[in-house]
Amino acid sequence: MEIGVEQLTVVIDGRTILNRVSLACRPGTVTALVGPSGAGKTTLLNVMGLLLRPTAGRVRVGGTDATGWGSRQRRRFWRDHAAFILQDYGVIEEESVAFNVTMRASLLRGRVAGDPERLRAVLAATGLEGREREPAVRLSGGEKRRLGVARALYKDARVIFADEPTASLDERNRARVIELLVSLARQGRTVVVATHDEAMARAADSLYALQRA
Ligand SMILES: Nc1ncnc2c1ncn2[C@@H]1O[C@H](COP(=O)(O)OP(=O)(O)OP(=O)(O)O)[C@@H](O)[C@H]1O
Repeated sequence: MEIGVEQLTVVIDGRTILNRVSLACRPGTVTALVGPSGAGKTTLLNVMGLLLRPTAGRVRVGGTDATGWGSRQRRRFWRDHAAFILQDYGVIEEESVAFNVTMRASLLRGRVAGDPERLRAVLAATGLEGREREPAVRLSGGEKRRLGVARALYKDARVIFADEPTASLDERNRARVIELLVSLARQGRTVVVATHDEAMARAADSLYALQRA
């Protein structure tokens, strides 16, 4: 599923954060959004994930103009097609690792649900094996980040939006997360990453450099 923006402008409180940005993120590739702190990487990622409405310009999802989508259409996109790895982790701290990974199924049932085999596989892939029952609050920052990656892997989404997915990780886990994101792209998914990490940027198929406005 291709995610594209055309002539995208975002103005917040009278300040232009993004000015006529156009880019297309294609299935089967990793696109890295790079640039200095405050350049608007997170803002662009949020607009592409339909979390934030642009001031002007268009957002395209799979060739359809999604700029004017209402909450029903956006919710359907988030539910069925998108996975987010967020900078503030986006975990429910009082719930277990297993609950957080299988979030959707577990929220629906009010207890840990989903496919245990798949859960084990994604925890192994993210170095969280054996941690299923631990409350997320007990994880370190880097472990929470990997939990976010595990959740995105578990969801099997067509589009993955990742905001600084390798921040606060040690070398080994950083390499592991980069490899996982690249392999998700190789499976035909669209991966969009906002990053300061040079190794992450080098692993991407295309780079989009933002400047501070
Ligand atoms: N909701 C908001 N209200 C006011 N200003 C905002 C808001 N969201 C973003 N900004 C401003 O927009 C600019 C870009 O922020 P953004 O987080 O997108 O940058 P970034 O490139 O991701 O930065 P970093 O690398 O530090 O995460 C910043 O100057 C920020 O202060």
